[in-house]
Amino acid sequence: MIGCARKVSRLFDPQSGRTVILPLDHGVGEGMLPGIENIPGLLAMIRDFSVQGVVLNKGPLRTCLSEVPPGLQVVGQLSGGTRHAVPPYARSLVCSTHEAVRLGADMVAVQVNMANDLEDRMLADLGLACDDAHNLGVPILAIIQPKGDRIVNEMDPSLICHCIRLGAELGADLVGVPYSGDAKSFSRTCEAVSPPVLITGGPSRPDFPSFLAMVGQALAAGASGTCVGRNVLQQGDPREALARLVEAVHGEQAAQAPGSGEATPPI
Ligand SMILES: O=C[C@H](O)COP(=O)(O)O
Repeated sequence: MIGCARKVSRLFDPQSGRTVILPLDHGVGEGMLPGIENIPGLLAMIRDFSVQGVVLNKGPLRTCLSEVPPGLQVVGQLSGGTRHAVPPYARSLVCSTHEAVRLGADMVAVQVNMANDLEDRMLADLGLACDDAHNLGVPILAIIQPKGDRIVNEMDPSLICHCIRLGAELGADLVGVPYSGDAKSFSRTCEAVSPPVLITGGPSRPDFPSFLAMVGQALAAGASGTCVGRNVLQQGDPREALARLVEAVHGEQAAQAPGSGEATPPI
């Protein structure tokens, strides 16, 4: 598994030791989501920033790979589900690890919504995808959140800690979860598991400064970076928002570093 660890390390900026991953995979779930319609345009925009990875579905993987800045890691999204599904938290495997790798992905991602009536299938999908990814020597990012009819508080710290632990227990190389806001339980869990923990964003919030403050608190509590899309790309000025997110994650000098996407030395 040392090969996977080396590939995971390419996702982290050598100076800050953190990562900014930009998901561009919303078209399956949301259709023509404002701010995320033009994937080639967004891939061109991120050349100017210290972004370490992008998440793409298999269609854009096939058609847009040549436009991904050199040095960026490409994460193939294996899960899909639309907001019109019944129930809307359903996710299925819609791409195999083999196909994502064949199309050029450096690693893969699976989404799991836990604590609901479809949990058994989504867990089975995650377990299978972890096995397939590791059989092919590629890392896997598990994006896990509590979501379902019986969930009272999706940010319940014990549920978020459970999501982190769940991803680690099933063998994910990276785990993405929402930040619970409870630094003590979050940091204890980050310390207890082997995979780096990334913060996911969710639907765009109106108050970007408070979103950035949340990211800062999560990083201070042990998060290793972000996997945030809508909260950046749906801001009035996405370039400015991305610059500020990069600054929050990597520090001021990296906020706007032309060509920095190409500077990450491959291992
Ligand atoms: O694959 C990851 C998700 O699409 C995250 O994106 P988001 O930050 O817009 O929730």
